[in-house]
Amino acid sequence: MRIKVFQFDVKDGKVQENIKKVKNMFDSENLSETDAVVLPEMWTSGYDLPNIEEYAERNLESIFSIMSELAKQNDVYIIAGSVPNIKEGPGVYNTGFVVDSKGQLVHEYSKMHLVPMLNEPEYLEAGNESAKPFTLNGENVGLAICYDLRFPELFRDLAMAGAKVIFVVAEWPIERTDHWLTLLKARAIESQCYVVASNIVGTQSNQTTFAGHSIIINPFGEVLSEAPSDEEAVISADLDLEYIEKIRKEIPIFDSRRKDLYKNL
Ligand SMILES: O=C(O)CCC(=O)C(=O)O
Repeated sequence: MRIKVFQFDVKDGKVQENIKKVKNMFDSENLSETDAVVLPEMWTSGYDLPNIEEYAERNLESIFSIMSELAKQNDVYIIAGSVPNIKEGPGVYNTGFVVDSKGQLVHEYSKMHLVPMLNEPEYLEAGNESAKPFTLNGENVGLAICYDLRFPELFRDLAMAGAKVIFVVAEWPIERTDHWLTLLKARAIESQCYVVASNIVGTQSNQTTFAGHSIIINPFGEVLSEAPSDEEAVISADLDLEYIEKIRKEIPIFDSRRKDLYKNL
């Protein structure tokens, strides 16, 4: 499975500019051998939360059509990061979605853990549905959004449901770069699956600078590809999904678990 991860500077409040940037990135990349392209979190609007309703999609409508066209034109899946999205009823969700290479919506997930450090609970609604795997060219994979990375339960849940690759889409701040890299590696090692993460770069109006370091990590915790902290970049890797079984045989943590003794989970 060949994956490309887009890392770029998201301009908060500049939806059209951000969409244009992503279209240009698709135009400049040769995607003929690529299975999926990964975009970051809240990449249309950035973190202009006080005005987030203004930028929000209505059931993903317009951004879905744009992603659908790009997916068909390039014959790739798009893990389309996340965008602000109004569903039924009031409130804006941080909704991730995935479009297959025929342009169909194959997965939707609204961030279940809202991040207090960026005031998300004040402005956004938390998703209330479990993160379920979806299929990418016949393989089970999963999606998590930024602060979700701090919750190993979610990753274990996806891995136990069969996810072989977990995509993490993020706007992770630079001051916690160390947590970003450490937790991504830990999630790959403990879930024994590939972790593919897209983050952004640049500084937004709330004075938050973002960490970059988009990264692709294998089930042994080795880095296959990593972007710099302060530059736009496209990284890629070929994921050998059979390697997962090899690692799970060598270090059989799923067989060694003692569910009977974990009383507080
Ligand atoms: O957990 C963190 O340190 C950052 C989380 C975050 O930036 C987000 O969820 O958007």
